[in-house]
Amino acid sequence: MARSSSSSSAITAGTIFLASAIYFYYQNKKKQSSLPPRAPGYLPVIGHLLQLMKPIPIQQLFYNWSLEIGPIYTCYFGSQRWIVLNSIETIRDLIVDRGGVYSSRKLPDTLVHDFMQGDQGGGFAFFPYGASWRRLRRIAHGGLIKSKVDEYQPILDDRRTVLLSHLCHLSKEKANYSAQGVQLSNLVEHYTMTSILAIAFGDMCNFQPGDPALHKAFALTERAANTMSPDEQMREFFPILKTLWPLKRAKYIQVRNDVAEFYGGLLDQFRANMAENSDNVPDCFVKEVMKLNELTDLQIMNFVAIFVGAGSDTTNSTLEWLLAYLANHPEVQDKAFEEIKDAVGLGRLPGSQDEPMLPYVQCIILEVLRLRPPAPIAIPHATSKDDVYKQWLIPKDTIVVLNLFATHQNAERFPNPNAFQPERHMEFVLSSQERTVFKQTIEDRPHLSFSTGRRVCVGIHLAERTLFMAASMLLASFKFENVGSPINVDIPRDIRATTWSPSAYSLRLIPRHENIESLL
Ligand code: HEM
Repeated sequence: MARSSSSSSAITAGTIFLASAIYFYYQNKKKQSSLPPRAPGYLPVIGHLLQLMKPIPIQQLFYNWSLEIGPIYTCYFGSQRWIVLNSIETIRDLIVDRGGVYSSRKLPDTLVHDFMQGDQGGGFAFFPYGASWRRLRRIAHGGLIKSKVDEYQPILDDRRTVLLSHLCHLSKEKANYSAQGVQLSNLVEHYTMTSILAIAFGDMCNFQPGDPALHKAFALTERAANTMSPDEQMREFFPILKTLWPLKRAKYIQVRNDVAEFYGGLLDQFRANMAENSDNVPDCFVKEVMKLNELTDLQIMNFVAIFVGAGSDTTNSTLEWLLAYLANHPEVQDKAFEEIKDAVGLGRLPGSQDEPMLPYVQCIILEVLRLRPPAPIAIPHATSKDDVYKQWLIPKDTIVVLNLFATHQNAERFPNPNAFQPERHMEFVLSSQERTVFKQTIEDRPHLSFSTGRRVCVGIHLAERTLFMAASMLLASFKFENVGSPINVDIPRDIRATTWSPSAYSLRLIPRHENIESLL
């Protein structure tokens, strides 16, 4: 009896699934005539889902399609329709010039409501375009503008010194002088994670590697990212699944409670430090937003959780790619070292004030961001109303994806686009220094890795400073040598990840001179 009732519910479920699949198929077919062209490899019902199984990163797949059918096209994942933009022109026309229409979001409920608690929660990175997003974004922007990052500079100086000290120890390990070499990824990850936590809460977050609090921060960030796991995506692609297999919301609520416990604990400690002697608490983001008195504790905690989520993996992967490209290009390292030696000398590390005197170091960072944009398809945008672009109708609530990676592959703008050639940005760097007003068109920029338009990365100044501080110290202090054949920079560690990093690699760290430890 039990068996027959379960088989009849399976038949009912199957029928509903099929009926809804057929419905979406005909809906899509009807609309397709007015939408941008359809990407190759479409199948009824599942759309382009099978294409995602190909063993290449999604940004490469999207770029390959753009070579076949042009810079803007439509693809389908189940019932979800995505319009993908692959060129500077389409991104400028829609994301910049029509920002009022193309700056919304349409992300899974699990992320927006269960995990981030919607409007109350402060997770503005996931908010649709509108008043709530604007208010919170303004507050975040106010605490992360360039002049604020200048105020937080002592925190970054300290974090960098700690990284250098760890590298000095590592360089003395036996493995560093053997065929085995050493891996730097943990130390780089420690630098980026503690930099963001310390920018948020000040020096009370100067956790040492191995500190359980740090492990917790990493684990929570990973669990938070999993609120958008492939299972979750499937529910978005086939909404009928939400009815057939209702979600175990408890899982998401548990992540949110654990985030609240961890960041709430830090916030309590921060308040206690402020009450004891606020002058002893260094300038940092939370101190800044508390002065405004506009955010609830929940919003402050979620701001920090978002900064860690959006800022740690991205900065980390940029530094991992940077080290890989440097190890493969000793001539680039030598040129940068000579620049630093001439402009700054070897008696101290380059500081942020030295940046204008180190254009080649700047070019190296720009070239890594161009070749390996850490978030290659950004965070998906969505339209907030119907729009007509050229001959196409782009309906309200369509997901619009910016393929930043593709814009960096344009051979007219970047001849030999896959080659690591930092000097290609020299003209841009030198001319930016001459400009008194920071005004660039989207076409002038050496890369779009921080995206553009109203949703442009709000942490851009902090990210650029964190990268410059690390890169200039690394180049001034060490030579990075391959342990055998060049590091493979073509195969990322995880092709399905939303931020991509190189596969694990080892190298050798050779101190540039005898006085490095005196810089600590
Ligand atoms: C190399 C480092 C970084 C890169 C390449 C990067 C890149 C990006 C990209 C591509 C987006 C999506 C923009 C869009 O939707 O069009 C984004 C959004 C965002 N980023 Fe970053 N990011 C970096 C570091 C940071 C840091 C350090 C923080 C904070 C401290 C941060 C905070 C955010 C936030 C909050 C958003 C959402 C903005 C919104 O929806 O209004 N990012 N970032």
